This record gives sequence, C-alpha cells and structure tokens, in this order.
Amino acid sequence: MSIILSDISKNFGRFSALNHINLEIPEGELVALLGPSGCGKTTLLRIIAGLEQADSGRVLLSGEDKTEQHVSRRGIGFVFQHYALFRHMTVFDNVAFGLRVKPKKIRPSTGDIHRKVHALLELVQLDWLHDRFPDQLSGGQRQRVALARALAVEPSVLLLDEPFGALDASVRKDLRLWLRSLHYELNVTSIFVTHDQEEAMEVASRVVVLNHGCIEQQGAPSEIYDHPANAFVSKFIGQTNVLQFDQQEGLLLPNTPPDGKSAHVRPHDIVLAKASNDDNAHAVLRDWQHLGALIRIELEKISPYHSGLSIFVEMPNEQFKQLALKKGDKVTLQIQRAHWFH
Ligand SMILES: Nc1ncnc2c1ncn2[C@@H]1O[C@H](COP(=O)(O)OP(=O)(O)OP(=O)(O)O)[C@@H](O)[C@H]1O
Repeated sequence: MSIILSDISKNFGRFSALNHINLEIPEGELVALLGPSGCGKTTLLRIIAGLEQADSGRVLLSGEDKTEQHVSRRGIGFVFQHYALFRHMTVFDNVAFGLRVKPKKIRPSTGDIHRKVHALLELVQLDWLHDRFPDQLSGGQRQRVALARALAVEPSVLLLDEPFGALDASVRKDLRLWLRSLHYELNVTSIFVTHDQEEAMEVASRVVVLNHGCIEQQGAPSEIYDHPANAFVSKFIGQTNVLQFDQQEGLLLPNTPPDGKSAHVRPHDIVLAKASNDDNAHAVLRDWQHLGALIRIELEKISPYHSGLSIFVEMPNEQFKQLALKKGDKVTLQIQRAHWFH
C-alpha cells in the first residue's frame, strides 16, 4: 500500500507539532522517520495510523482518502516500544489474538489460525517458544513476538515506533538486520520511528529527517549522508566538523570559501600529514580513539584568533600506524570535500 501525506499540520494548543508535512511513500518501501526528541515523529505515525487526527491535510492510502477513517479500518499494523504483549497469554495466543477477534464472517478456522500462527512464529524464529508467557522471554524475543502479532492480520502498512528503543546495543544490531531481511521477504510498506541516525541509515531504504515539525530532507541514506540539504541534516547525520574560515585560517581547501558560510567537513574527508616545520602546521594532535577498523584522531587547531577548536579526522588503522604520530605532534590538514552552509 502506498502512503501519501498531503499538507499535514497538527497543533497541541499553541504548540505546532507538525507543520505542512508533504510525503509520498511508494508501496513496499522501508522508511525511517528520523529526528531529535520532540520533533513530531510519533505524532506523524499516529496520524497515519488514525490514532490522532490532523488539524489540516489529508492521508491517502493506496490513493484513497482515509483521513476520516477509523484506525480499525485502515489495514495498519503497529509495534510500539514497550512491547504491549498480553501478559496472561502465551506467545501463541498473543499472535493469534488479532485473528480470533475478527468478525465471525471473516474469521479463519481454528486449523487455519493454528497453521498461520506457527508459520509466523517460524518467520520470527520463535516457534520453539510458542507456549511461553511474555515474562519468560528476553526483550528482543518479546519484540519479535510483537512483530509477529502485528503481521498476523496481514496489514498493508506496518508502523513501528522506536521498535528497538528499550534493547541493549548488540540485540538492537541483530534485530535491525533481521527487520531489514524480513522486510525484503514480505515487502509490506513499513515506517519506523527512530532518533538513532545509525539505525535509520542501516535499516531503511529511505530516510525522512524531521526537525521542529518540518521535513528537513528525505532520500536514500547515501544521498542524505553525501548531500545534506542544510546545516541541521549535516550535523544530525554522522560526524561533521563545522569550520569557519577567514583569511588567516590557512587550511588547504578544495575551493574558495563562499562569504559568511561555514564548511561542514566529514572526518574522513580530511587528509592529515606530519608537518615538516612549525610554520606550515595547522593543528596539534591531542588524542585518538579506536573505532574498530578506523581511528578517530582529535586535533586542536592552531590559530592566533581562537584557541581550543577541535577537529576530528578519521582514517584506517594501518594508515595511522604508518604516520607514526604521537600526542603533541604538529600536522598539516588538507580538506578534500566540504559542504557550505550558513
Ligand atoms: N497530546 C499532546 N499534548 C500536548 N503536546 C503533545 C502531545 N503529544 C505530543 N505533544 C508534543 O508534540 C511534540 C512532538 O511530539 P512527538 O511525540 O511526536 O515527538 P517525537 O519526535 O516522537 O519525540 P521522541 O523521540 O521524544 O519520542 C512534543 O513537543 C510533544 O511534547
């Protein structure tokens, strides 16, 4: 099912939570709504679901206007952060619930429900736990049961609000990859909310960046990372050095700085070398951290005007070893790529 949001606005009292949102999601996409706390992600998800009414604008599902339609008639499945599983029901009964409460005319037979629930539990790799209760499961397992329960009624759209928010880092990582492959298998149009940019980039085919109730940018993860539309997106997605240039800065640049703008430079877009003498040095090496295959190097800019400005550079471990640098060494910096924003 495709989703079109047309000019959606929502106020809570005098506070504008969503401001003229326009968004088109083609059928079968896996979209991340990404943004800082309070930017309106959950509100937008609730409006799509029909749990919240917009003050103005339309919600179209498969081209049909569903703005006034009740949540139960939109064909949407949900998974929320605090795994609202029924505690007194087994895993099997939780997943079967949505099928058993269907009106008699469209309710599957007991045998069909049995087959379908086991197939779904196999899909989320939990069939062996079908007779356990939610309290006897790990957080990640509960989350997968919640997903199986949402999928049981064959929703045309799946909405996931911070689905992995309450889980520890390694379980989150596993579930991200698992959600991505599950999505490719089922191809249900899905939207998940996250404030974790890494999660959005890793899982989604398209990322929508929200801030203060407005869409700042949307596109494929690589588009957003490589071509941020503005300073907010550049700083929110990945690490960025924000550098002001004036005549005295002396850093080597790929182009002439536009007036009054700052350079946004990714840490891997700076080439670092040992300075041959003090006169041509740009920065002093302060420290470094290991990030797996990469090293993040922390430098302090040498400047007669403002001291203490930190610049971060990233490079592969091997390359860093070959430079044989130590703390306090002076280095030159060559910026290879920059985006310019006010
Ligand atoms: N029922 C409500 N009444 C008043 N204000 C609300 C209500 N629901 C949400 N808000 C406000 O609207 C803004 C957007 O809330 P929303 O829950 O959509 O943000 P979010 O981006 O999902 O945030 P988070 O990442 O913290 O969950 C927030 O400032 C919030 O305080």
